[in-house]
Amino acid sequence: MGTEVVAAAATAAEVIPTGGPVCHAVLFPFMSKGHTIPMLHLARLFLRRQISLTIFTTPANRPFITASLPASAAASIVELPFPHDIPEIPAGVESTDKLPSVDSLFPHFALATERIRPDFESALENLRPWPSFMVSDGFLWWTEDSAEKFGIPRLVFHGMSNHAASVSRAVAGDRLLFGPESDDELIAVTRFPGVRVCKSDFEETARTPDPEGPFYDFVMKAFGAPSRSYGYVMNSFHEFEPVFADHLNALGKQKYYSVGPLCLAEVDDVCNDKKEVVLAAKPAWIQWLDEKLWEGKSVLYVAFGSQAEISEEQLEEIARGLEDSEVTFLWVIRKGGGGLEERMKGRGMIVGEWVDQRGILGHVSVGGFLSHCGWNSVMEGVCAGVPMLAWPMMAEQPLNARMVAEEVNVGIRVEGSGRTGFVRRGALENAVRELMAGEKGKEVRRNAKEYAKKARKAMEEGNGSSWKTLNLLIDELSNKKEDAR
Ligand SMILES: O=c1ccn([C@@H]2O[C@H](COP(=O)(O)OP(=O)(O)O[C@H]3O[C@H](CO)[C@@H](O)[C@H](O)[C@H]3O)[C@@H](O)[C@H]2O)c(=O)[nH]1
Repeated sequence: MGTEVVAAAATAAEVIPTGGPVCHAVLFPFMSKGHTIPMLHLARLFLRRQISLTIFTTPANRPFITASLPASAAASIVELPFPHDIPEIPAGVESTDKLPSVDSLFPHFALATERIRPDFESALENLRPWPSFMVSDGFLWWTEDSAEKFGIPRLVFHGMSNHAASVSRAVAGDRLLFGPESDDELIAVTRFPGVRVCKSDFEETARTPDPEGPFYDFVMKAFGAPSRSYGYVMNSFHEFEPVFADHLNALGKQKYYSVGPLCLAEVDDVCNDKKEVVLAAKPAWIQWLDEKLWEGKSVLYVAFGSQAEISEEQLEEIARGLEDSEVTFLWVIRKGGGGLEERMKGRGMIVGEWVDQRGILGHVSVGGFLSHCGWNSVMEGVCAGVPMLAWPMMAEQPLNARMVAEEVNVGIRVEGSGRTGFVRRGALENAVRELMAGEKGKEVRRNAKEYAKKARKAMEEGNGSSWKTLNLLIDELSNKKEDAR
C-alpha cells in the first residue's frame, strides 16, 4: 500500500477563531458511527478553544466527517486508505455499520486497522504545524506506538462510561466470572458496594478461562497491556458517576478526564450553522412528531443504535409488544422489518433511514426512549431528560443498562433483555406501560430531568466540571494557559 495520503482541507478552510490557534492536535476516530460521532463532538470543543485539528480517516468515512463538522472549522481531514485485502471484509466496507454481520466480523475489521499504521506514520511525519497531542480511539491501539515513535502525547478516547470501565476492570482483576454461578445469577462486585453483575453481562472471552480467536486477539491488543498513553478521555460527566470516575483516577498514573456529555458540544457552537438548521426542511418524522404534539400524545422513541443485529422473530415481537401497549411510537429500524411499516400505520411511525437522533430526543413530544443502551444513546437520552427503557444487546451495553436502571435510576430494564435474551411481547408491553404511565415511570422521568440539568451544568462554559476538566487537560498538554473568559 502506497503512502497515498490525500491531505484535503479545501472546504475546511483556515478560518481560525480570533487570536489564532492555541495549538494543533491530531484526532483519529475509530470507523464506527458510535465512536466517530462523539469524537467529532470533542473536535468541536477543541475548535471552540482555538485548537486547530487534523482528523485522520479513510475515504469512505470522509463524507460523514465533513458533514458533521461546522463548515468554517479550522480542521483538515486526511484520508488514509483502508486495507482492501482482508478476506473476511467485503470490498468497500470501511465502517462497522456496513459490515454484513457486526457480531462475527467486528474483530477482523478492528484487527485490519493496524495495517493503516505505515500510512498514518508517513502522514504524521509530514504534519505541520507539529501536533501538541493526539486523541485516538482505544480500538486503534496501534496509534499508541505511532504517537510514542514521534514523541506526541496520546490520549485514549474511550467510548464507554466510567462505570463500565471500572466494573469491567474490577471483575477481571478479582476473577469474578470463573465461579460456579449460572450465567444469569447475580455476583457482587466487592470493590463497589451494592453493584452486582452477572456473567452474561460480559463478552464470552471475558468469562472463558482460556479464550482464543480473533475477538480475543483484538481484546489483548487493545486492552491487554498497560497503556503508555497520557490519559483517557471519557464521554461522561463527573456528577453522573462520581464513584466510578474517582475510582479510575485513583488507580494509577494515567488520569481519566470526564469531558462530556459530548453530545452537548453542538448546543453553543463555534459554527454559525444554526441558521441553516432552522431553514432546512423538516424530515417527515419531525413533522409527524409535531403532529403528535398537537394531538397531545407522548411518543416512545425506539432505536437500537447504528449496528445492532435483531432477528426477524424479535422484530415481530417488538411490533406486537408496541401494538399491545397502545403507545404512540417512532421506531428507527436499521435492517429488516419488511412489511411492518404498512401494518403499524396509525399506531406509530417506522423509519428506515439515518435520523438526527439528538433532534428527535430533544422534541417535546418524545416522552420515552426504548434503547439498546449504547453509551452515546444513554448520554443523549439523559441530556434530553428522556427516561429510558433499557434493552441491552451487545458489547458493554448490559453494564450501561445496569447503570441506567440500577445506579442512576433514569430508566427501567426490559425483562428478559440481554446479550442472548429474547424479549416477549408481554414483557415489552408491561415495560412500556410502566415507563409511559406508571409510578416507576414518573420516578425515572423526574430523575432523568434532574440529570439533564446537571449535564448542562457540567458543560457550562467557565464553571462546568467537564468544561474545566477539558481546559485543564489542554493546559497540561499545550502548556498554555487558557485566557480568563
Ligand atoms: O439513525 C441514526 C442512528 C444512530 N445515530 C447516532 O449514532 C450514535 C450511536 O451510538 P450508540 O448509541 O452508542 O450506539 P452504537 O452505534 O451501537 O455504539 C457502539 O459504540 C458505543 C460507544 O463506544 C458503545 O457504547 C456501544 O455499545 C456500541 O455498540 C448515537 O450518537 C446516535 O445518536 C443517529 O444519529 N441516527
